[in-house]
Amino acid sequence: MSIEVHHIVDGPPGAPVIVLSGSLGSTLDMWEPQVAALSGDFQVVRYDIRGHGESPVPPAPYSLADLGSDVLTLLDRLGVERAHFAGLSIGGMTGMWLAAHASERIDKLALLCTSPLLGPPQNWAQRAATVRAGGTEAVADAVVARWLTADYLEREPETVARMREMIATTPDEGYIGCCAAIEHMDLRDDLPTITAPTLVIAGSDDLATPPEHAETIAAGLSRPPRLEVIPGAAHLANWEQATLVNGLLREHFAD
Ligand SMILES: O=C(O)CC1=CCC(=O)O1
Repeated sequence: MSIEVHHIVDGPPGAPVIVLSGSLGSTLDMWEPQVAALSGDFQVVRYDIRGHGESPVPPAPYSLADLGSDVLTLLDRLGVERAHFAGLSIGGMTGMWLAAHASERIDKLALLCTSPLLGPPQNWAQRAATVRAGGTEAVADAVVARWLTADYLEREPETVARMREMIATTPDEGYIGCCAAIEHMDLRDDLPTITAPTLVIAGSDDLATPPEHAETIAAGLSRPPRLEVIPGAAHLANWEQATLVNGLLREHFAD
């Protein structure tokens, strides 16, 4: 069943809407570098995925259908018939689910640092077990080290500490619930049914969803997408290479 997620809207009322959906262990703050770049021409809707940030924390497990239905409920609450959607990682998985299962609500799609099948499944069960035992604090160092390049980790310790805090303060139950959604996800058969014009972005140094996963998405879509591999970016390409990513998003979502 869907829930009402915490969200923030920036940008002029009546402008085309872009919904931004983030990574496992993040809050809507991960989209900070996109707000100023997009909110002049678009209404930018950022939200905390279920079990994260200030959104409610239903009991785990969650499914991608749950995560997608939360977005449809959000659009209904905002009175938005159709929106563009940009999602990173589990946010991108949610975007693929929406574009396949609720195509009438999704205009253009941007899929960042994501995958249609992120195995092996036992890794996600193991990660959930680690969080069950030690809380999100127990995975925060490893996850933040995948979010950003080694160079950035060394250069920007204060920002890295902030990002780590985002992970470590994610509710355990919410994190575990989303691990289950990824564990049981296989979107490969959905890809050919997606008709939305799609931009696929990968980070050159992303160890979590390497560029080959973006290539799998591109090969599976029946409508050829634009595929871009961003240099000098790990998993949070939107953060570390914000100027490049913002340019691509602006171009893609422009009429
Ligand atoms: O936490 C990670 O390892 C990276 C990741 C995979 C799916 C997601 O949302 O984040």
